[in-house]
Amino acid sequence: MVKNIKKEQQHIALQVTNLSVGYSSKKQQNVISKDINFALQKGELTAIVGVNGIGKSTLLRTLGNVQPKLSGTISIDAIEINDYKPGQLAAKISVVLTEKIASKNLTVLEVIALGRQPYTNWIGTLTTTDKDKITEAISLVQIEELQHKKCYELSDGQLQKVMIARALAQDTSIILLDEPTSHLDLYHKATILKLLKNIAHKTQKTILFTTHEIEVALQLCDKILILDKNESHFGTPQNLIATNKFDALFPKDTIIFDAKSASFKVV
Ligand SMILES: Nc1ncnc2c1ncn2[C@@H]1O[C@H](COP(=O)(O)OP(=O)(O)OP(=O)(O)O)[C@@H](O)[C@H]1O
Repeated sequence: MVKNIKKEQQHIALQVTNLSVGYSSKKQQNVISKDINFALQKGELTAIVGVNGIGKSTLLRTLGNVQPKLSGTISIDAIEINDYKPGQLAAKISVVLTEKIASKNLTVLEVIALGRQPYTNWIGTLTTTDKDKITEAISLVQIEELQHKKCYELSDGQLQKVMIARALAQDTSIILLDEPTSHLDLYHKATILKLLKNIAHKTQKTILFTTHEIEVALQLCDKILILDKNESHFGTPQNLIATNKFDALFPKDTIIFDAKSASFKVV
């Protein structure tokens, strides 16, 4: 038993303990979600789910060090994120946020090459290793035929893939994505999530993303974090279903969770 626990700890990529996230001004602190605890293993795909405005994006941005935490600890490979230098952190964790690409005038290849910025010199010269990582990322996401197109020529789904490829080119052990499947139809949602799962399992990267697609996440993710204001729940889909953790997600007079089919029904 002790041996197993030690083995699990060795494989922890990201650990979150008693974390509170939110916004603070000089006058007051606005806690959005507190007492968040979970540990992500290497090679796992995890979804953060929860109702609108509960703090999924706030949590993701906090984990990616885009905004400060209010309290608690976030550790990557057993080291507190505040103890990393910015360059070191960029080589450990990549963040794909919902904002659209700043310049759609760039080609797909140029956008993906930006993922190599933490490693290149100040004029951004790409080494053979950089070029290999870019080619590998393009091949993993299977967008070879898009690489010379301008980003404004792409559909939303194709753009989502490009952003995933950019994070892969950054070659970090942890990838955080904010709603990578928003605006996509069910087929493309499932395709992107299957792709993320394959990448996590094949490359041993730890991938964490926010989503409203709970039913798809239940089918494809290794773990799920159900975010709530005061008490969040983390575990395998099977465990969370068996312990009725989805029952209280939405008001029962409108939506109930059917454990048998692992799906939500409108009352
Ligand atoms: N920059 C900000 N300053 C202050 N409050 C903010 C800021 N950004 C978001 N919030 C607030 O934080 C809360 C959580 O927002 P967040 O976007 O993290 O939720 P979410 O779960 O991702 O929502 P959704 O599912 O609708 O995308 C909301 O009440 C929102 O108004």
